[in-house]
Amino acid sequence: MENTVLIDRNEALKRFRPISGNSHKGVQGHALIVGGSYGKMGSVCLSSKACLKSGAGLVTAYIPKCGYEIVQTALPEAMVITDDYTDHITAIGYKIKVDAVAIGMGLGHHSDTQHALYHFLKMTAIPMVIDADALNILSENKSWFEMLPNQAVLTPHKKELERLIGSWNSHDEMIEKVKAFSGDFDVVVVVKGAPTYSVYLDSVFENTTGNQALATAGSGDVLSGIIAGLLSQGYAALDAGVLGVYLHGLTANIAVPEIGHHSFIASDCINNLGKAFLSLY
Ligand SMILES: NC(=O)C1=CN([C@@H]2O[C@H](COP(=O)(O)OP(=O)(O)OC[C@H]3O[C@@H](n4cnc5c(N)ncnc54)[C@H](OP(=O)(O)O)[C@@H]3O)[C@@H](O)[C@H]2O)[C@@H](O)CC1
Ligand SMILES: Nc1ncnc2c1ncn2[C@@H]1O[C@H](COP(=O)(O)OP(=O)(O)O)[C@@H](O)[C@H]1O
Ligand SMILES: [Mg+2]
Repeated sequence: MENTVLIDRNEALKRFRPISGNSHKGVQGHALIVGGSYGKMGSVCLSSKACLKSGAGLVTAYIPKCGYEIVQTALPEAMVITDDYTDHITAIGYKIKVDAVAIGMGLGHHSDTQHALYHFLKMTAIPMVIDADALNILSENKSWFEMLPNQAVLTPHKKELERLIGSWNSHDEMIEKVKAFSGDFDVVVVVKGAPTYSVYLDSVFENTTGNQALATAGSGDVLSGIIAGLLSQGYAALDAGVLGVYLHGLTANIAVPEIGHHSFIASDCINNLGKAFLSLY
């Protein structure tokens, strides 16, 4: 499509910033990962770990009580704040200062959780990744789009996108609808698929990394954590989206010669993030 920028290594390099030698965790950014519900706590573990492995200095997971031991055990590097309720999130309150948020992974769509998302969006204007069930809740409450923070990064797969903007008849029509949505609400839309397109206003960026190994549970949860990690370090929303998608895809390109398409799982995506970052030096 005309005016689409292909995101290859050169384009990724234009956006990538190495970490300076005198950095410390306090300046690397604090990311909050909000998600999880009974049976879906793995999504928060994956997202939080990917966020830490993308350079965030601190990561706190905001989760329902049932996930406390799960997240603390799976990921000792992360801190945890629990909701008052056991199985799902009912209010999103915290006293810490955070630099970026990723919200929605495994969240579910209980009416209490919808209420919590409403108040969170109303009160929160920091860099934000909105994924999975947070997108689905927004789709059920389209008047809430107005509350989206400027330059929030939305990461829908095609079904989630259809719930947000309605259906399309061709690829070009989909892109035009996404551009219009981005302009209406000043958001970056990462349309996940093969390939993934990142859209902001009239600009479209087509990713060149990734393969079918990523067609596995939780790989999108990993992507939202990577983007939140970059946002927490001060990357601009579009750069975080474009670079995050590039690195996420690259993990699969790196891993597949050794592990193959069938056996790659979302944790392998995380395990290869280090090599993906190193390829940019
Ligand atoms: N370990 C954990 O804790 C995990 C927790 N997870 C959490 O689970 C929650 C539900 O997330 P979800 O994406 O599975 O549900 P949902 O939005 O209804 O989509 C399902 C339907 O949409 C379609 N579809 C899906 N992908 C598509 C694509 N790429 N391209 C096109 N279509 C696609 C497909 O529909 P079909 O094509 O069959 O019509 C499919 O049936 C969410 O909170 C997530 O974070 C998961 O991340 C897994 C690991
Ligand atoms: N065939 C494929 N080729 C390239 N990337 C893919 C392919 N299938 C899935 N992906 C990527 O994997 C991720 C899947 O995200 P998502 O559907 O949200 O998964 P989940 O909700 O299980 O975490 C997206 O980044 C998508 O682009
Ligand atoms: Mg998903």
